[in-house]
Amino acid sequence: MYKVILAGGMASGKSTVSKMFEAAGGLRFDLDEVSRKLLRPGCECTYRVAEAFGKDLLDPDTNEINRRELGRRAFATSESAELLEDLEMPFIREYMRQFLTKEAPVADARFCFVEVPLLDRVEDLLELVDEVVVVVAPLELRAKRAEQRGSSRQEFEQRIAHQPTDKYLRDQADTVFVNSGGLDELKAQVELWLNARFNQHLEQ
Ligand SMILES: CC(C)(COP(=O)(O)OP(=O)(O)OC[C@H]1O[C@@H](n2cnc3c(N)ncnc32)[C@H](O)[C@@H]1O)[C@@H](O)C(=O)NCCC(=O)NCCS
Ligand SMILES: Nc1ncnc2c1ncn2[C@@H]1O[C@H](COP(=O)(O)OP(=O)(O)OP(=O)(O)O)[C@@H](O)[C@H]1O
Repeated sequence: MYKVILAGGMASGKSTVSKMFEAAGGLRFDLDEVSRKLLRPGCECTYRVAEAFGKDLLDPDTNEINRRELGRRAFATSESAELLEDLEMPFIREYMRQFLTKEAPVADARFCFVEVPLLDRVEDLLELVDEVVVVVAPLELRAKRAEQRGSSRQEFEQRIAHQPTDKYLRDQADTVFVNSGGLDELKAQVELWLNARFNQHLEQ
């Protein structure tokens, strides 16, 4: 199984590339999705996070955690952002390792990829993959795309302050997709990549 890490900062275009990879037969594993699973009602991590950031974050009827408010509290200072990561990252890393070493090798797919927002936190796991692909785009454009998707400028700034820079991502990358134009331009880069690796084309 050919294993890929797909990395990029907030609103760079990872999920957009992911959809194209999936359409071409790639098996996806998304670390943001793992963090959503970790914070489901009744999970150990949810309980620990509520202990640390306030039990009022839990809905008294459903035990659902208020993610938006948690995000506000967590990204308010560097210390609180680090605290949230300390609670979630060990689980996230373990799920990623498990996927790459146990699930991916026996999966029925052309290739597999892990969508990673914070590449520096899993740097030691890069040895488990064949290729690192990163998606980059100018910061202003990303801020605009994030805003169109419902994040405020402040939320964008607070999150990217804790994310690796594009320089770091480019230094780690085997392949860089530059998402500074339209979707067709991004698609053309993905097409070239698929073609070179698997002699594969995206369906029109
Ligand atoms: C704080 C939480 C609850 C906010 O949830 P919400 O649904 O509002 O946002 P979502 O998860 O969709 O993320 C929005 C954007 O923030 C980015 N982001 C998430 N966590 C972090 C972080 N610790 N540092 C920087 N950026 C982050 C995401 O990659 C994405 O670009 C959630 O992001 C979370 O649990 N984060 C901590 C887990 C983590 O570090 N995940 C990254 C996986 S490597
Ligand atoms: N080339 C493009 N042209 C126009 N819109 C785009 C382009 N690429 C991505 N977008 C839009 O920008 C937003 C962010 O893209 P996407 O969700 O793929 O980024 P992401 O890196 O997965 O973000 P996050 O990790 O923050 O969830 C989405 O609404 C997406 O539809």
